[in-house]
Parts: sequence; C-alpha cells; structure tokens
Amino acid sequence: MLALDRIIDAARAAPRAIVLPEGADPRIAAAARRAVREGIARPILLGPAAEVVAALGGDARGIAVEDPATSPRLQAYAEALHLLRHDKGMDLAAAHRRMREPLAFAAMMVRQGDADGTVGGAVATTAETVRAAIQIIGLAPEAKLVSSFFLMLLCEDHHVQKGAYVFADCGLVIDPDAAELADIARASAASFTAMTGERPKVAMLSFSTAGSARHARVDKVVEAVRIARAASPDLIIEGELQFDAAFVAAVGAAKAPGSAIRGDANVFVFPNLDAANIGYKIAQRIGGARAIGPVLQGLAKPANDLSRGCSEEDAFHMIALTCAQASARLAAGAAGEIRAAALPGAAGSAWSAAPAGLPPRAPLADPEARQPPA
Ligand SMILES: CC(C)(COP(=O)(O)OP(=O)(O)OC[C@H]1O[C@@H](n2cnc3c(N)ncnc32)[C@H](O)[C@@H]1OP(=O)(O)O)[C@@H](O)C(=O)NCCC(=O)NCCS
Ligand SMILES: CC(=O)OP(=O)(O)O
Repeated sequence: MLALDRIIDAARAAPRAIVLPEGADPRIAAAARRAVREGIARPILLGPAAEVVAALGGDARGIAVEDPATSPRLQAYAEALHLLRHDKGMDLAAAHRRMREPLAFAAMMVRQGDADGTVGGAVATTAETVRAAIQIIGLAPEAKLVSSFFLMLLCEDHHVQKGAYVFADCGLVIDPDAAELADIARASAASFTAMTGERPKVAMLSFSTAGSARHARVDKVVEAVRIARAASPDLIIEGELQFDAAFVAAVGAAKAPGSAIRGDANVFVFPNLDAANIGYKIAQRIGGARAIGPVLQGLAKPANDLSRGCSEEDAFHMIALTCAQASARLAAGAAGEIRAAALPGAAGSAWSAAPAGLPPRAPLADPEARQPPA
C-alpha cells in the first residue's frame, strides 16, 4: 500500500488541524485518537463536550473539543455566513441557526483558517456534507464543478493487478453531461498524480468499447473525451471503453487495438453516479479493495466525505489524506495560485495542486506497481 504510506508520511511530516464535525461518533473519536498517537494530525472534535469525551473513552489528550452551540466563535461565524449568503436570502438569525450545525461550523472553521481541513460524512449523508463544503468553503479559483473520487487500493493476495487507482465520480455529480464528465476526468487525473506521483491514464467507462454499441449514453462519453483532450492535449485519455478493456491487457488488445490504454488505465471515470457508486462498493465489498473517499476535488480548501459504512481505519486514512491535501495546498501557495503543476492544463482544484506535500516516488521501484496477470 505504498500510495497510502506516502499519504501518511506526508501527513506526519506536517500534522495539520483537522476538524471532525461528528466528534461523538465512536469511529471518528477512535480515528482522532489514532491520529494523535501516530502524529499525523491535530484533531478538533465538534459536539457536546460530555458526549465527545465519552466517545474518546475519557482520554482527550492532544485533541481539542468544541461545541458549536456554545463556542465563542459562534457569533463571528454567523456574521461571516450572513455576509456570504445574504444575497441568497439568508438573514442573520438563519445564519446563526446554521452555524450551530457541526458540518457548517466545521466548514466555516476551514474557511476562516481556524482549521486546515475537515472530514465529515460518517453520520451525515454525502449531500449534507458536500452542501456545507460548497456553500461555505466554496470553489477553488477557476474550478466550475466540485466532484469526488475514491482512492482504490488493490493490495490483497487475490488481486492479480495490485496498485493504486482512482474511481470517479462515485459520490457527488449525479448525472454529468459531457462537459462535466470531461471536468471530472481532468480533475481526477490531477488528483491521481498528486497522490501517487505517477502519470495518469484515464479510461472513460461505458457499456461500449470503441463503437461496439450505439446509444446517446455512449455518445456522451465520446464527447467528454473530445472536450477533455481539447482542454488538456497532453492527457492520456481514452474512451469509450468497457471496464475489462481498460483493465485487462488482452481484452483491451482485442476490443480496442488502437487505444493508448492497453489494460493499464489507473483513473476510471464512470458515466454517472449510479454506475460509479455501485461500482466502487462492489470492488470494495466483494473485490476486497480498500476504498478511501469520497475525496472532494474543486474546493478552495480541503473538505472530505466518508461513507456512513466507514470503519475507524477508513476515517483515520481520510484524516491523513486531508492533512496531505492541506500541506500540498499550503506548499503551492495562496489559493489563487493553486495549479496542477504535474499535469499542465488540468482543471484547478485544491487537490489538483502541485503534489508538493508528498515526497516523490520512483514508479519502477514500487512493488505495488501494476503487474500483468500471471
Ligand atoms: C451534492 C448535491 C447535494 C448538490 O445538490 P443540489 O441539489 O445541487 O444542491 P443545492 O441545490 O442545495 O446546491 C447547493 C449549492 O451547491 C452548488 N452546487 C451543487 N452541486 C455542485 C457541484 N457539483 N459543483 C459546484 N457547485 C455545486 C449549487 O449551485 C448551490 O449553490 P448555492 O447554494 O450557492 O446556490 C447533489 O449533487 C447530490 O445530492 N449528490 C448526490 C450525493 C449522494 O447521495 N451520493 C451518494 C452517496 S456518496
Ligand atoms: C460514498 C457513499 O456511498 O456514501 P454513503 O455510503 O454514506 O451513502
């Protein structure tokens, strides 16, 4: 799991303040304790103090606990939110009510620089978690769309092809049009490079490979490839491809002989959220892949989601990844300067920033590198 080790090392090199709005959830509390023990983050747990401390088993060493409802920041945060949203019809009383909600309070902590990133979604739905991030943290400069991906790690003995992969968008954009799909592809490619240091090879997935079926849904994927190539001419991106043609060299050679992807794609972009969300859960729950996400891309500052089915370990890994994102972002400079240095022309996003927070990795020395089927 070298990609994961790399992320944890980057987090440990500069532990960041990560606010966890679901502080009374036992998985989140345990992950926060582990983050302190392993020196990867400075967690801030939100919630009523008695509940959070109970979830921590009485041991809050190294962890800040804050209750939005009684926080001395509440008034200032409500005023900041009112300023941000009054043109959308929000009055000060409504802003005050909203700031008492831990997800919104956490997003405001990140916006105001009182925390470096946030991780929610172990209890709240993705829609609730993402809405708070989009409305309060906002989009990165030049980003038009917030989307998400899962880092999928295949490292069990039964995985014939081991390595780190990106699946997108498994969490957020429900029915992307061709332009949105192209945006998701470019952002996901940049995110892959930021996490692994490797060159992305993007497969745009479909039920058709290279014209084997005719349908408007296939046309959408082909159009997305055209748009992405026009915006990022150096990006290796192919489609439409079925998953087997993108993942298995022999099938790729048979179905798409002219493709630059020969069963060695590392970024898989699904045509819609139905396919993506179902696909990642099957890979995780039947296939034994480790799935870290949904990681959000396109935000001005790091905010990430979890599945409500997450484990303590999933939450710990997401805290580490969020720290690494924060370091990469801070190393890249002010939000206005964030660019995908590793991938010229890629969509700007907090996580598509130059991977400065992560140490370089030599792909050939990586035992996790994709291996051909035996
Ligand atoms: C994320 C999600 C909630 C946004 O839905 P929505 O109905 O557009 O939400 P809202 O209308 O409340 O929009 C909230 C704000 O975010 C903006 N927005 C919504 N989606 C956006 C996106 N992908 N990128 C950028 N901005 C977005 C809206 O313009 C709106 O801005 P405003 O409040 O400043 O006007 C929706 O896409 C969703 O539910 N996705 C699926 C989540 C899910 O269930 N996933 C499965 C499990 S992981
Ligand atoms: C990502 C995801 O599917 O989230 P949840 O399981 O919470 O719906």
